[in-house]
Amino acid sequence: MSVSSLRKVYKGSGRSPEKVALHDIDLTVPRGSLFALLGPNGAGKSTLINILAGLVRKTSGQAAIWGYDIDRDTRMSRASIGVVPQELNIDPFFTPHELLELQAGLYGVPKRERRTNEILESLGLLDKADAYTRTLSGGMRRRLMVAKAMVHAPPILVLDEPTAGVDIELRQQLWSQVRALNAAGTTVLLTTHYLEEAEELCDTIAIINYGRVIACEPKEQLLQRLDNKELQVTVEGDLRVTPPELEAFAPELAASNRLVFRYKASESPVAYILEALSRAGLTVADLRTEEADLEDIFLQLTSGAHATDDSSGRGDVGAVQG
Ligand SMILES: Nc1ncnc2c1ncn2[C@@H]1O[C@H](COP(=O)(O)OP(=O)(O)OP(=O)(O)O)[C@@H](O)[C@H]1O
Repeated sequence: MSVSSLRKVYKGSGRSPEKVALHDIDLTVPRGSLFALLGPNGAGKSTLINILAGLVRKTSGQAAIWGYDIDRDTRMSRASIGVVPQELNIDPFFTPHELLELQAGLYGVPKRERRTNEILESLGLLDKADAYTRTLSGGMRRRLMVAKAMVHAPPILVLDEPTAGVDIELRQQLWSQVRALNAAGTTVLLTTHYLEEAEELCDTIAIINYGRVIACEPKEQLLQRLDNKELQVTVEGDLRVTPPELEAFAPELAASNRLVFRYKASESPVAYILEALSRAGLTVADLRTEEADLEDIFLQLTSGAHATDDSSGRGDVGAVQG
């Protein structure tokens, strides 16, 4: 799936000014990936996926799904994508089986090609196939939404904030279903404002902020961008000043028995630090290292963007949770 120079301007009305939700963005979601579109509220994530889903009209630029241009090959591009919206809008008086059959009908899937039971099974819902939807738990309803998006066997599944407001246990459950769908060959694009979700679940991460893509790369590569590491050393006894043997490493004396060394991971100085500690006659009681995580990267990439680019007052970077 790819977009290029994709722009969306929402027209102003009354006293609200027009809003540029996407500033000519370029983005490619590789086939087979489990891709996170990460960004704070108001960043433009829903706008982007609603354009792909055919629910919002782009202002300019191109978008292609599974290689099909959304303007020229509308039918094929729609057939190639399944979208799971944020809201749980399921008719409570149908059973899961009936709902999937109805949805398949809407997509024109011939009866003999329908895979209703197979889909219900893959999402752990087969034993609820004939239960009224109103009797299903919140987690089951979420999975039913995913099942609905799969009836026309789209190669790409898009999930808009799949775990917003979902409890931790349910989140884990949903993650493993999404992983399984991806392992079975479905390309998955999900939007999230949970850093943890992108870090745990996805192999590729794009960060979007104020309608601009500010990073897009494999997760490991993104995490390596910040080369910073930290070594915290707790020593036996009390220190009043940094011993001269350690000065070259410029540690912070964080407590009377704790030194914090900050260094570039690529420089691997730990052996030298330990040697210097021993030369200084210090006995190490405890050691801990910390690496930069996605939150550090996110903050580094988004810092400064706030004042210059937002006219809506939304999109608070602080809304991102680690
Ligand atoms: N129909 C609309 N009319 C005017 N402005 C809109 C409309 N929909 C969205 N916007 C604005 O466009 C910007 C991007 O919104 P969008 O919903 O795409 O962000 P998001 O990243 O999906 O955020 P959220 O997580 O809150 O859904 C926001 O500033 C939003 O206020």
